[in-house]
Amino acid sequence: MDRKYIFDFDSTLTRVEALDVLAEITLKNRPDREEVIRKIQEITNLGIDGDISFTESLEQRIKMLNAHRDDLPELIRQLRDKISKSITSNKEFFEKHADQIYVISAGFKEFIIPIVSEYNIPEERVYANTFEFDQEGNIIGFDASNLLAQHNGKIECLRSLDLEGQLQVIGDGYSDYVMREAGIAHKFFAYTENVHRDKAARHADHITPNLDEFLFINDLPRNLSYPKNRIKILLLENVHPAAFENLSEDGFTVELISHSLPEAELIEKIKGVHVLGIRSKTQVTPKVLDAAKKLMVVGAFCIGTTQIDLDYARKKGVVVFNAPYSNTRSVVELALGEIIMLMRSVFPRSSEIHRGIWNKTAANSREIRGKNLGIVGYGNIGKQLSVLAEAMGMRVYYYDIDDKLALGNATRCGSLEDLLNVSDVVSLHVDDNPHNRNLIGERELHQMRKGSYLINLSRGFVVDIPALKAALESGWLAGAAVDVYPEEPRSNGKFETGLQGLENLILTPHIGGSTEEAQRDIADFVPNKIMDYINSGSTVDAVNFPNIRLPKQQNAHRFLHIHENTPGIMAHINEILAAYDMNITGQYLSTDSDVGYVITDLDKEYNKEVVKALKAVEHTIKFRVLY
Ligand SMILES: NC(=O)c1ccc[n+]([C@@H]2O[C@H](COP(=O)([O-])OP(=O)(O)OC[C@H]3O[C@@H](n4cnc5c(N)ncnc54)[C@H](O)[C@@H]3O)[C@@H](O)[C@H]2O)c1
Ligand SMILES: O=C(O)CC[C@@H](O)C(=O)O
Repeated sequence: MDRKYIFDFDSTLTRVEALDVLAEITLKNRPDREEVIRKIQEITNLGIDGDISFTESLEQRIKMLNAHRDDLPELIRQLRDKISKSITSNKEFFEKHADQIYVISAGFKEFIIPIVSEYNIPEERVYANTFEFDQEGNIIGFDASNLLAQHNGKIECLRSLDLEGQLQVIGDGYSDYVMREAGIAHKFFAYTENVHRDKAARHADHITPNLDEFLFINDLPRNLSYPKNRIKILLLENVHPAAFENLSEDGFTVELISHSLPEAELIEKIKGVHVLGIRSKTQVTPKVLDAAKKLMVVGAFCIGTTQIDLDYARKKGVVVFNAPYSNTRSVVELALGEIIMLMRSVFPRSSEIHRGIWNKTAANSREIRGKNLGIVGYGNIGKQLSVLAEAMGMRVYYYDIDDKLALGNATRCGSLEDLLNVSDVVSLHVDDNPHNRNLIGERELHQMRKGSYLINLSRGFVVDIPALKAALESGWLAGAAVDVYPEEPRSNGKFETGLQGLENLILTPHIGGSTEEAQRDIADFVPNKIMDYINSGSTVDAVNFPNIRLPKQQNAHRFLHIHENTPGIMAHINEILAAYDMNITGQYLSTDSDVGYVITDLDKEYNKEVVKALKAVEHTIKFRVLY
């Protein structure tokens, strides 16, 4: 079909309104600068939305600008850096369709032409206003006879061009829409990459959050095979708002829900979701994964991943990432604080005084200096606790099922029993492997010293709760701190545990990793992994998937193929690529016992049939054309 594409300039091809930028330049040294700029922006918006006549808006702004011809090179320099992101990444479209592209703008040719000429749009297809200068070069007005200086000038301008074919207008403002309303253009695309104007969006045939979406709808050549705004991300469990910002800024469509969802609700919700973000409460079960036909990635915004069926996810081609270190320090600081609070009996003294009892006593109050700390699980958290506790004067013992290098003066114990026998305080930091269920039961509690303390900030199921209760009630243990429970609620509210009401027992609601710092760090770490995978195919640090680190390619196509790891499958894939005469510029393969992940970079236009053929390869789990 013969089509013509009519682009607006300000806030469409560029991220800004050029006259606002000019104002920033010309008013740089004025004390009332902020106020004048605000006023100019207000007038710009009134003009764009059609609330005052365009000529009036232009006249008022030019007067306030106080600009000179010499300001224009700086304006052009700044505009070059402010081309809309998806316009820059789709330069190829402008090159290939140059003959069909027009710019109709109420801006000024003096700055539009130098910018769009770099996108292959020649001067003769730019329709815009021109400035009027006085003899000293001051900008004193504009050519008022130009159609584009007048109210609804875009309509008259487009009419006068008398173009053939289907005319599609792409712009952010109501003044772009009116060309469609007047029946001269056939379609209006409200362009919202830089600004969302309700009035334009309400009337649009399509809302297009970026050029990728526009090109996708029209099946035109584009940088991304699938626009990012079509990728839906669901973030559960109150993840830090920065995660939402990071992912939305990259162009994805993100929905936030503050709590976790039970299986049945998640099964419904996940049907159209491509990326799921969770913390420790959401169970990603086989049933959920079966319903998640579009799911590509699960991001665990925490350390633990046993809430996700990792094996099943891998078999479904769903990659899982977590944040292995972001909250390590937060857990360690809480553990240290609790060791001190327990050994000084701070909580009993505090609750007494809340009840009006003054009980100044040194009974059951000891320093941590010189005491034995036993760390079970000498991983990221265990090791960091070892260093800090030793710095505070404790003697550190540790036990781990794996061989672990002792840090500082820590002493390795050959068995859990040895560690329990020797410790004044035992702190649990084992991973969330189901084999660790009831690792500390009645027998182990009695292997601990009488009058010692237990801290559990790992997982609730690691400690047998009735046995712990009995050990505290009998006085065998002098105190404990518990942050995690075998059953935890999905959202904040009522909670019951058999441990409530016991003396010198600190209970916290799974907040070991809940600090501003940790959550902020996770909100960068996990979205970066998600974006790397979606944008480039990289699976570095995935917890359930063959790891591949990839360079981003320019001027190439990238195919991602996830398949069951069966003999001959790679040969089959490459036979298909050869049959379609594809030139492979790079191929990366990583496999584990079940799954193979191969990425192929190709250097030329491809026949769409090759995609069908690759998808049809037996044992294919997922296939994606990245760009
Ligand atoms: N309370 C919270 O908010 C919070 C925050 C972060 C992490 N965690 C939990 O803390 C735990 C530790 O986290 P990490 O980052 O240090 O994990 P990690 O994987 O780095 O370390 C765990 C260590 O435990 C060892 N281990 C496993 N089973 C063991 C056993 N039976 N006996 C002895 N050693 C054993 C492993 O070999 C490993 O060295 C995890 O369970 C994690 O989910 C809780
Ligand atoms: O913050 C959470 O929801 C979980 C914290 C912790 O248990 C983890 O696994 O990182």
